Amino acid sequence: MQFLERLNQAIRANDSMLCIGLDPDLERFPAHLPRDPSSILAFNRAIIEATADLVCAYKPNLAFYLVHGEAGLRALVETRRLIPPQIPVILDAKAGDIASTSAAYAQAFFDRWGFDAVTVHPYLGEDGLAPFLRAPGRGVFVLVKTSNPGAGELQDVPVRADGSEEPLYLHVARRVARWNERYGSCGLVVGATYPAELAAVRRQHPDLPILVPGVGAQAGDLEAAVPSGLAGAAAPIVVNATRSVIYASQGPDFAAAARAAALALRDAINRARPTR
Ligand SMILES: O=C(O)c1cc(=O)[nH]c(=O)n1[C@@H]1O[C@H](COP(=O)(O)O)[C@@H](O)[C@H]1O
Repeated sequence: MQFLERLNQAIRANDSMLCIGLDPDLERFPAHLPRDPSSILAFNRAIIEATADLVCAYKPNLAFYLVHGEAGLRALVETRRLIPPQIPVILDAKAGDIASTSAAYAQAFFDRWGFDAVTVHPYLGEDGLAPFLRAPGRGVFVLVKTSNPGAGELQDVPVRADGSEEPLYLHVARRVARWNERYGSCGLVVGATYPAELAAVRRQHPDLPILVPGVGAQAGDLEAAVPSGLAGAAAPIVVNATRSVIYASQGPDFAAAARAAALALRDAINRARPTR
């Protein structure tokens, strides 16, 4: 089954376009857990068990596991196994290299570790992403307009293509749509911190799923982002929140607090949806 189909099934099953990021940061862990990589799995398990009926996806970020070396990688792999099979897991790796190297990444992320989708950057072009794009049944979310304050430094630079001028991020989105015609596995990444740009991307590309990070800790405007991402859309948005959910409390009640934060966010996303 195609990734988008599985994502849509999870959205329908939990009535949710919320994705929870799993970015373990020992400094922010509940006070009763040892500040040690051996706590990561117990922490993630508690968060997953408390929220699995409220999300359409989880998104672990590779960096937060790599920082702990072998113990971190073990925790990542075991975390992936903990997640119920009907919920897609997006590995946030922001990968992208020459084809032979991307092939090794794709094999690791998809075949060895069993992730359902990955985030990538587009800078090397189609041949660099092809090993991800052609992996059967997997999803590939390409960075288009990122959520960070300096996103525009490169992404807003005007480019001339086909006789007209547009910012680079719209050009990238157009290119991803073309790749999607060939491979059928693409999604876009647009930060909730840029709702006008999200609306512009969505107007051009009603059929592509869009991963929307940046609500919560990065203060993206949920009420603006959700309608921007869904107006006229035939494909979903996946709204990611990480720190605002998983670190909602540092007390022994952390999992219940994460559930409460996830529930509030899921419902806020649903209220902001233009059509149900
Ligand atoms: O690819 C991503 O997920 C991503 C793209 C982007 O433009 N901005 C962004 O914040 N992210 C990731 O989404 C997560 C956001 O975390 P919070 O800011 O804690 O919700 C982090 O893992 C980021 O690396």
